[in-house]
Amino acid sequence: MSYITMKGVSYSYQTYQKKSGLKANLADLIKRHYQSKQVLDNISLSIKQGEKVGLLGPNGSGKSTIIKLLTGILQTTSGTISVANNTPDTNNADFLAKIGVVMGQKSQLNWDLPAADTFKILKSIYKIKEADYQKRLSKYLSMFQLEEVVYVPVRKLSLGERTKLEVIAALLHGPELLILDEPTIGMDIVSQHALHSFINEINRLENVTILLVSHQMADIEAITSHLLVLLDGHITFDGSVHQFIKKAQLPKPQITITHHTDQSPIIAQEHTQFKTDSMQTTITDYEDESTITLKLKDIQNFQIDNPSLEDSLYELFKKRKE
Ligand SMILES: Nc1ncnc2c1ncn2[C@@H]1O[C@H](COP(=O)(O)OP(=O)(O)OP(=O)(O)O)[C@@H](O)[C@H]1O
Repeated sequence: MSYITMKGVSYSYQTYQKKSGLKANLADLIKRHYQSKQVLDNISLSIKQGEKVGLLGPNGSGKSTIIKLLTGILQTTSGTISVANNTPDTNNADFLAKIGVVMGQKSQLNWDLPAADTFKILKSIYKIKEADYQKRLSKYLSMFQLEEVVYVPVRKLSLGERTKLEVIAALLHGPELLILDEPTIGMDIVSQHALHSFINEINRLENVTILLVSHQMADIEAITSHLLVLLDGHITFDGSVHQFIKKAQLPKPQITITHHTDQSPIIAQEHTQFKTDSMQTTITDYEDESTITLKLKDIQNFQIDNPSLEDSLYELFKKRKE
């Protein structure tokens, strides 16, 4: 059964066109000119409970707008949205209790207070039971190894520590859905890995549905299994990462063999083309039924370069700009 459903959703922003010059400013006071900009056009999608979904798209494609619609900050121009059997609404406390949001660019932790103090405020806002609060807090702090830094004012912490505490803040009330918008911006690779494992673990242990928006392919590849690609206000792809790479029809994986001598280690081949240059042989073309027989003793290294998610996205976004 679907946990998040968007049916025929469109969204347009209304922007006020301010002209320059005194005369135009005075005219604006009498009659304002608005322009409508359609950002989402007839979007339909479905996400199951417990899924880990990545939302990808170039800058300005409408990812944050989708998140604002799913959390009830914005209302659709047309179409319907259901999240956990609710129409998203920021005035509905029961709905808000079901979601947790982490915005990489915005903080819900008070800069001057230790995170422990903000957590107590959140406990009271969300009316979290003492036992649940203590259980979740100690579990999450220990998973991230943040037991000590939680008592240090947030402004003194590293970006990685702050982001991890932001994720804990979003999970303290036990949401069913965790939305992460660019969570790893500026984080080093060790902190990124810690965040990936934490999110995967929370999903595995508590079946929290994950919706991740990120330009970092490492985040998408480490966390998500279901990919949505947004382009020019439309969902242009809805499926697995593997299917997306396959659909992009990139060149075949390149196979390179490095050998100990100038002599190629290929002793037999069928339906294959290759070239040998000094101590390296590259398979330049092959079919599904191609075979090669290699003299293993002569091989120093055998490398297969598969097309990556990043390559596939680059091809898609590049075509759009052309
Ligand atoms: N409040 C607003 N008023 C008018 N236009 C807006 C408003 N907010 C966003 N837009 C426009 O809507 C489009 C989509 O913006 P949105 O922030 O959803 O994109 P995004 O995919 O999240 O981009 P990014 O990857 O850069 O964060 C952009 O062209 C943006 O200029």
